[in-house]
Amino acid sequence: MAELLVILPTRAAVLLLFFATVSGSTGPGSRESRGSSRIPSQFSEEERVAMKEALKGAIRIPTVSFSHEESNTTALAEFGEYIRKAFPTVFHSNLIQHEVVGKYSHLLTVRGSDPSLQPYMLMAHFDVVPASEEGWEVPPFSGLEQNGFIHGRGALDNKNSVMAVLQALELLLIRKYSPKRPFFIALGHDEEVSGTKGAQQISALLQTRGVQLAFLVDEGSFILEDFIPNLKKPFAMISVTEKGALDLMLQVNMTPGHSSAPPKETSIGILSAAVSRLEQTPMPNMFGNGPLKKTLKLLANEFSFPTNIILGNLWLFRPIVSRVMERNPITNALVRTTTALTMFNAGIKVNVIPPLAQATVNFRIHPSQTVHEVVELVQNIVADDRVQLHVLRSFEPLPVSPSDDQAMGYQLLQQTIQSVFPEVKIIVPGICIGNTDTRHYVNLTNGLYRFNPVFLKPQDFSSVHGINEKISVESYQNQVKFIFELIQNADTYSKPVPHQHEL
Ligand SMILES: CCCCCCCC/C=C\CCCCCCCC(=O)N[C@@H](CC(C)C)C(=O)O
Ligand SMILES: [Zn+2]
Ligand SMILES: [Zn+2]
Repeated sequence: MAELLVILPTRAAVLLLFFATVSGSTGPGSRESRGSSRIPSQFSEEERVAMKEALKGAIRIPTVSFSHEESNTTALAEFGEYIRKAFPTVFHSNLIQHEVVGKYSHLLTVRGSDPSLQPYMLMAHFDVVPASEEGWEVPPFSGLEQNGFIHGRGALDNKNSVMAVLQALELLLIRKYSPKRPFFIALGHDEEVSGTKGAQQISALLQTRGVQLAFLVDEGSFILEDFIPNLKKPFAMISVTEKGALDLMLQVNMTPGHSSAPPKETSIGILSAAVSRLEQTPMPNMFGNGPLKKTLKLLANEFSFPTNIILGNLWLFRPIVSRVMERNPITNALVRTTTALTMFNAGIKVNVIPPLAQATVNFRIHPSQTVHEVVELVQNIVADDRVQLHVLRSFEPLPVSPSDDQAMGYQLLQQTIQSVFPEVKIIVPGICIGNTDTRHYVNLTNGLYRFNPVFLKPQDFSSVHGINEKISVESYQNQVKFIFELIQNADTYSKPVPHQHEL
């Protein structure tokens, strides 16, 4: 920390100088560069091959986060070397300042030719969850291509995004594109274990520099297919909020003794009953609050009779819809705070009355509840003073980012989806049921959007953190195309004139 404070003023000065020296530079930003004229997103066969080979190489580096304390630091460092070699134009451009933050994360500051425009940020992470070879069709760190798919841990979560962002920028710079609007690229190395060393440090650094972002884009949602029965068409869901989280440890202490003369209840029995009550008593259904109403209203027109009428008239059919949503684990997660019993430890020997029993419960908090409210609900459900509650970690749900026609980030994503994926006719705001690094950036912008331009089916969702994670070569190339277009769209964006309301 002390080191950070000492170097910050120097870095801030370098950055100011960097933003102030737009004219007179050489290379891609020089006078002979193409400026901000539109460059078509067409790539040669050679470039397409290079793109997919670069992603395969990234997957082969086992950048595993095992826990807060343990990660493969050799691989994290190797990944840093790898991206420098894979994208030489990016890392040698004098339009771009590259900094390593928190030892392994990367922050790229891309100068815009018009520094008066507010910058935005593209985010992704390159650490991955562990993967043993069991159950995989190909080894998880092989990056093998089979039947048009690139296989491996990180193919969807989230090396695809890291590589696509850098790849798109590399291709733009090779074509002498000079961005007009400044932007940042933040690549985290510890998202899978909370992002405190990567994203949180990058955010702190940007805050000391007084940066305010127009918006940011991170992982957390997709173009969804087959997630809703009777809705055959794919729809793009841009998550505008994210659930909060609470890890609660429940603990019961008892005096140990000989198992031949057991007490009426043991710590294990008391704790089991408590966690069972929690599992059997779901948190209240919060359907009707938050952005889900708008999501369903926009989806309503895509259904046939009578679903279209039901979803279009939630004022009347709310109880039915909320009950239907409870039936499936994913839609259930959208309507309430979820309760997952994830760890249970107790007992030391078969003939000893257990002194201590501990269970950990992972709650994902609905955007219209708070950590405090959930802890109170838990106390009431457990209703046993012998069970102690310890908050291990918690954070509130994230604010809801705007999705109206004045919301630049949302509109740019929408516009880019429409041009790159013309077959996707439905675009809706949504809730991210998992957590992302975006929560570390709430002080920098109110435009936090989570969207990966990749088609996802329920079975693909299971492969994320599961087995046989893969991305099709075509999907990955479209992801590069999407970023290539998004960067250019950000340079030509102009806010629509607000509607005049009659008095
Ligand atoms: C009516 C609409 C249907 C909506 C269906 C929604 C389908 C869900 C699709 C995608 C959700 C992806 C969520 C991915 C983000 C999760 C990343 C992650 O695992 N983060 C960790 C972070 C933790 C701090 C370590 C987590 O546990 O959440
Ligand atoms: Zn992820
Ligand atoms: Zn993940």
